[in-house]
This record gives sequence, structure tokens and C-alpha cells, in this order.
Amino acid sequence: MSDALTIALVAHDQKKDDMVAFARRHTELLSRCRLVATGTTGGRIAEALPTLDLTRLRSGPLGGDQQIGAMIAEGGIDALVFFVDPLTPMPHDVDVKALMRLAIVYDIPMALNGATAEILLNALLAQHTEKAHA
Ligand SMILES: O=C(CO)COP(=O)(O)O
Repeated sequence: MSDALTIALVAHDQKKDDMVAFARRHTELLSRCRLVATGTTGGRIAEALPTLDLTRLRSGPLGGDQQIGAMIAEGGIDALVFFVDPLTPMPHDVDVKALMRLAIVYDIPMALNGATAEILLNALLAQHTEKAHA
């Protein structure tokens, strides 16, 4: 799995069920990737899909978003799926913004809602399959 893609998965509390459902729908592709996730999101995904290769970082409000941002800056993340809750104020809003900002700075494919995440994952799958057959 040395050339496996590394995908970061993050979801705010109101979006965690959606993230688990998303991961379930895409278990086939995700099982061929390395996954990193913020703490609680990662816990929920690992509980539902224990066979995935998933590294849990700190919880978002305790630095998990920043850890993923640092990984992006170091070239360690190929795509970010971040299910954002736009209706709830967050104490770590600055961290959320900083993570999105770094994904933009480093031009990392970033999906912030379910519809875009579906398109992103399908595109990654097509790209990766193409590469594997090149
Ligand atoms: O708060 C988050 C992203 O900003 C997500 O963190 P958790 O996955 O630990 O809930």
C-alpha cells in the first residue's frame, strides 16, 4: 500500500452520522487508502468499519484540525473530506478556518459537504485506477 492515497476525514458532531454513512458507502475505495481522522470522527468510523487503516488524531477542538493542517503542509494528505456544520457556533472556529485555508494554499482536493464528497471520491477512484493501469 506504499502508493496508497492518504485521505483525511473530519466531521462536526451534527454531521458524524453522515460521515459514517459516507464511509460505509465507500468502504471499498477507503480500504485501499490510508485514512487519518480527528479523534471523535475517527472513533465513530473505526467503530463502524474496524478493518479500515485509520489513524486517529486529537479531537478537533483539542488540536486535531491543526494536526491535519500540519500534515497538509508537509505534503502528507491527498484529499480532505470535511463535513462541516454551518449551523452551530464552534469554540475552535479559528482551527476550522485554518485547516480549510491550508487545504486551499496547498491546493488539496477538499469536499465540505456530502454532494461534493461523492464527486471527489469517485474522481479519486477513477484517477487511481487509471494510474494503476498506466
Ligand atoms: O471538531 C472537529 C473538526 O473541526 C472534529 O473533531 P472530532 O472528530 O474530534 O469531533
